[in-house]
Amino acid sequence: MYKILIVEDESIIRSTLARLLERNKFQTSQAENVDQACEYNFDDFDLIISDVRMPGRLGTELINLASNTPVLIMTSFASMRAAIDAIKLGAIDYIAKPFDHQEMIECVNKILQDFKPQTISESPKTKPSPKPSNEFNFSDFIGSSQVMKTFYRQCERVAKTDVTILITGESGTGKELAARAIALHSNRNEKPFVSVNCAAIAQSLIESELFGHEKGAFTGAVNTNEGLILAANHGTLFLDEIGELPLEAQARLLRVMQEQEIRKVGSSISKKINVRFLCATHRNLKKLVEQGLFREDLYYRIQVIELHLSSLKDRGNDVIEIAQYLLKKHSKKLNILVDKTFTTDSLSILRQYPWPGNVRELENAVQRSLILSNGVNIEPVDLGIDYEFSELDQTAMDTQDLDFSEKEIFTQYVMTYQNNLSETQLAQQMGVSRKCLWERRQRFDVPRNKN
Ligand SMILES: Nc1ncnc2c1ncn2[C@@H]1O[C@H](COP(=O)(O)OP(=O)(O)OP(=O)(O)O)[C@@H](O)[C@H]1O
Repeated sequence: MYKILIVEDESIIRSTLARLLERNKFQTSQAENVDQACEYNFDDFDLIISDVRMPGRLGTELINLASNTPVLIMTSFASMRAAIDAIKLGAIDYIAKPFDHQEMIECVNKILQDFKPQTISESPKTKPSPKPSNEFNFSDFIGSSQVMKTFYRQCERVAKTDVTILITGESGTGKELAARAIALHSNRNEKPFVSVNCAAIAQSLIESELFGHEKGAFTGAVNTNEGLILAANHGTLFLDEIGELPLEAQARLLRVMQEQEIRKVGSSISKKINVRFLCATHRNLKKLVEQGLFREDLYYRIQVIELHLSSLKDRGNDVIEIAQYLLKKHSKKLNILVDKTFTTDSLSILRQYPWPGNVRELENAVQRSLILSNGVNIEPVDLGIDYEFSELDQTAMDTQDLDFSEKEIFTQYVMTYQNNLSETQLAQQMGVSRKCLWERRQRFDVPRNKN
């Protein structure tokens, strides 16, 4: 039987909720505030349902205090703001008070189903609702770590709204995949999804590419161009690497977002549009704002909701799940007829390696191993990962700050090889994209050797 801890200062709400849950075959415990809740062992519970504002500490503090147990937040301020804040802090979901009894039970069942899929059917009454309306099928995303489950849930909550979302995370963590999944589960799923990589378009062309231009607007504008924003009309525009957008284009984009109106370069006529914006960046936009490289007003406009994708190394066993999935996927694609498997040593290396290029780097390694391995077994050597690299990192991980060890290893690796390799070769040898290598150079302050 599932155990649920209710943390609520208003005794009527607390006892009503307890009765409702118990009628549905859940076992409950109650606490009046966060301090009282802390007297319990959180690991004994399958779910915590907590109010936010209570005497003493905020209910959202439980999200960190009970790191292994999902926390469902109840907020009497049905405002989006309080809910967003709770979700940002890592709450599994939120529910507005006064809550509808049916909605509460469905929500609880859904959370428990996601966290304990193998036992949800223990009691017929606790079966999740068969209603698919708010099911978020994230089938392209592999990984069942708690951080990813929380991420899926957050995506589910925001997909149907029209708010602008900022997706953050290192290169290769799946930001574009997330944007596509959100668009797919939005009410605009039948309309265009346009993806623009702001880092890949020359700065001189970015305005005309995004906003369009009239014929003759500038030298070389031989034809009228409708622009990518208009191409996404009624649908979704995904602005990847928005931190790379030049300041002038940022000002123009802000106007478009605020007014939902667009004016082509060289035109005096504005046109009404209806576009939902999803943005992504691997950069710290707040820092860019402080440095005067990103407009503060645009920053606040796009980070209405911020969803963060964890680095692969912080997702525990997801790396193995994803590797096995990619092995199947690419075996099929490469038409490999035998069922290849990772040896125990390979699995151990997959788990230890810090994956600076995240899932993209893992995908490269899996593809390479399928091609290089002889027979059914995929040995460590086939993965093309530098073992010393991974062993060194493991030792470092055991003893010191992770970021520091990663920086040290990256710097050492680049310094050793960069004199004899081009950037492309160096990236290939590390099993990451050139973009990822460039980002790491920036992050760890390891500039290119100009010679
Ligand atoms: N959880 C996951 N499960 C399976 N495949 C994944 C997962 N996350 C990412 N991928 C795959 O990894 C690759 C990189 O993902 P994606 O392009 O979405 O990352 P990104 O964060 O947008 O990277 P960048 O910032 O470099 O553009 C894609 O092929 C994507 O399908």
